[in-house]
Amino acid sequence: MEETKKLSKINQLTGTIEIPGDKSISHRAVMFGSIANGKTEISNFLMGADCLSTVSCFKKMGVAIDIQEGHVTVEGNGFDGLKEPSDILDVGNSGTTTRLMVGILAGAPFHSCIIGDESIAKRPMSRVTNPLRMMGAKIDGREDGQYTPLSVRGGNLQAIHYHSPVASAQVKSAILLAGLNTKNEETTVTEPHKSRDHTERMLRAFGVDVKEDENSASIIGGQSLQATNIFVPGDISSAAFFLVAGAIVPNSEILLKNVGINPTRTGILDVLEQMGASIEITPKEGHTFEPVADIVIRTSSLKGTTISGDLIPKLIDEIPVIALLASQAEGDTIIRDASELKVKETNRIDTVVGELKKIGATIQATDDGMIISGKTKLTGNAKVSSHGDHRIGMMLAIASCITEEPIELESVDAIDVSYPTFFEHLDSLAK
Ligand SMILES: O=C(O)C1=C[C@@H](OP(=O)(O)O)[C@@H](O)[C@H](O)C1
Ligand SMILES: C=C(OP(=O)(O)O)C(=O)O
Repeated sequence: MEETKKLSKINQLTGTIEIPGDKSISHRAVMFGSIANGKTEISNFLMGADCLSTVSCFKKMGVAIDIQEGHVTVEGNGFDGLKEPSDILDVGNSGTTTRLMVGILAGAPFHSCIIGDESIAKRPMSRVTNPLRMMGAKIDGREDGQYTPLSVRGGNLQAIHYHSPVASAQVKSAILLAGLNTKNEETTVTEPHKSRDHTERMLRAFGVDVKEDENSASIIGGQSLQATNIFVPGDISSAAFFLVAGAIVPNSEILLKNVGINPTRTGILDVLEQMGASIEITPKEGHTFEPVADIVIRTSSLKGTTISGDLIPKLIDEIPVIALLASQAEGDTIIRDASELKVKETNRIDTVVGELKKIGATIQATDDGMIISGKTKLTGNAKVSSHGDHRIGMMLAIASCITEEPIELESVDAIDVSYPTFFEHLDSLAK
């Protein structure tokens, strides 16, 4: 059922929240645990709908996966332990599940069929199906494999040296995972800008040798994964909503605990600093392959900035909430080189601009981004919608904290995709 929620201004946000587990890392922990030998224990797993889709797909391939509120046990039997699914693999709303799983299935000697929701059906899959076909996988799908439903018959693969036209960790990961199923050959992926490197880091934790250069990553085929225990740090993409809330709601101070600060993900912190936000980052010891910090954010006076180039992949999912932040900064904020936004859960250039305009922001779409002029009083008194996109839903919920009049947010349930406890956390901070 699509829910609507009425949301009103909040005078102050104070307190501490523990940010739920990282979505990218949670997906990978289940997938890699499923193709490893032995028992992988995952703690602080994100119980969001997207990660649960990954769990359900791998269960359909015969992997024993047990979930107890945030603690997941995966009993892997190696790559060869995966079984031909007798049912369709339903990825729900999750692009990460679709693309990484196709990379794994490309090397699996059986047939499988992948479907997802209406949004997944619009997202480009040729960015992974093309290179995987070049490696020898038999993949078909709607419009010649451009879109779901996809059908995959995996098998013997050959290595490639692939120059990806887009900076995408999903593309890079799919090819590296397929590369594991070549015979002692080296597969390399090079991208125009470095994308998040969770796959490279986690494969190493599973005992695989992965080489990383500035904008490329390589793997030698034939290596197997050995089970390990994974602690999933808090998701900086989820933290971003409260970082922005703390900066724009008056008299606020929020402590965000255990946030992952992998340098390929920290663009939001760079932007907050560039804009003059009052932020303190305290790195924590004792975390293995993904760095973690506690972060304090306070109400800030902000100035506009320019966001482009290498910075874009480091904050791609945070752009909706950065647009809101920019509406509360003096001057113009220009976001460029971000046309990838058009192929996310929604066209996020259109949905961000359309919804923020409804509540009084001065914002205009460009071909590859947007321009926001501030500082603007947000009016509210409008019906807005997530359009089924979790990040748009949370951005609008944070906007409602500072609108003069209440707003009605439609399709609020989309938020469960990545942050099921979002409103609990917001309520706990509201004074
Ligand atoms: O690899 C991942 O876990 C992700 C990579 C990014 O997508 P692209 O690879 O399409 O840039 C990001 O937007 C998505 O939320 C998660
Ligand atoms: C784009 C996103 O995820 P995915 O590609 O996995 O659907 C996101 O979480 O913002």
